[in-house]
Amino acid sequence: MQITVLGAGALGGYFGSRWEKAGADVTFLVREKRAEQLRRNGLKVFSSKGDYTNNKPKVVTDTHQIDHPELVFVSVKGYHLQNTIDDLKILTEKGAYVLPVLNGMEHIPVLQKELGNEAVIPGLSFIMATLDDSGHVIHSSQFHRIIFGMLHDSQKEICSRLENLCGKTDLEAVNSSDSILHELWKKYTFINAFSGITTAVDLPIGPVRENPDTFRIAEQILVEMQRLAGQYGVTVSDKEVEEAKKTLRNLDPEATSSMHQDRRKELPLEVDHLHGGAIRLAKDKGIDVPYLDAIHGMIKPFERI
Ligand SMILES: NC(=O)C1=CN([C@@H]2O[C@H](COP(=O)(O)OP(=O)(O)OC[C@H]3O[C@@H](n4cnc5c(N)ncnc54)[C@H](OP(=O)(O)O)[C@@H]3O)[C@@H](O)[C@H]2O)C=CC1
Ligand SMILES: CC(C)(CO)C(=O)C(=O)O
Repeated sequence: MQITVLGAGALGGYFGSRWEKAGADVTFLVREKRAEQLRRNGLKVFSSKGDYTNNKPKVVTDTHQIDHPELVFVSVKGYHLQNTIDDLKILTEKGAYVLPVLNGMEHIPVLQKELGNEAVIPGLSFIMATLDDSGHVIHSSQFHRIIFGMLHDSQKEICSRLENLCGKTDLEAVNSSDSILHELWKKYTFINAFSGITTAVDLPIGPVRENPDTFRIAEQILVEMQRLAGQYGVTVSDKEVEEAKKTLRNLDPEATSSMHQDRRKELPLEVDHLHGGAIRLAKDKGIDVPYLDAIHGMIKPFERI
């Protein structure tokens, strides 16, 4: 399968490498600085699931150099999405499907409007990964799960080919054709609580849950997000909210969100894309989300966009 990875950061580098190792033809579509780094250092993955090195990853900076794209894996941050639209238009005109794995929800309708509904296959991932100073991927979680699912019949074939490709890796991959919107909302619910609280207090999850008054804020965000999903026709059940709480309670005490890791590194944050997006969606439905409002206000100064 010809896969273009747009956004060779933590997720793009990780999943792109796994698919490449399994035999896919993977091209990293990157900007100049990252291209130089990848040409100089190659791309390595350090992971408890197995290290991987490609000394000469296939790197391009010009979309026109990509001839037969079948699938574009979009793994940029929310604040960079708009800059990718022109490239994505060129690639979809050449026949590619687009699989975004950004956290959040707002990018899905944006991509559907720009590229057409049939081009966009929603996806998400559960993994903890980051880039080191040399641009190599550090995978720090025991999980590396990717979920995707078709919204149109025409996407069925590419989704099952991707499922087969993932089957040749040890990724945990779910082709969730009948419930992908539910999966997206469930993750959005979890991430707004987890990234919100860890980023706001600048602490990993351990000290957050040692303080019930602090942990309660995360719990309340879960409930607000559950209500919001309901307004958009997706049921995140009470049991699923309890499972999200349980996950927060069971994570390694040092575990933290990618947003909090970015705050620690003084990198830009997806505050507007994640929490800001949920607040806009709530406003459109006329519902109050006071805990989201408060956490959004607290993390906004660290956004740096
Ligand atoms: N990291 C994690 O553990 C997880 C992240 N996520 C989500 O996945 C998404 C991606 O996160 P992550 O992989 O951490 O992000 P990273 O910041 O590590 O990677 C994003 C990459 O996108 C590149 N990029 C931005 N704009 C363009 C462009 N126009 N053309 C080509 N490349 C571009 C950046 O390159 P450049 O160097 O040029 O800026 C950067 O390398 C986010 O929405 C995040 O919330 C979800 C689950 C876990
Ligand atoms: C919660 C987690 C680590 C799961 O993948 C995540 O998506 C993030 O921190 O951005």
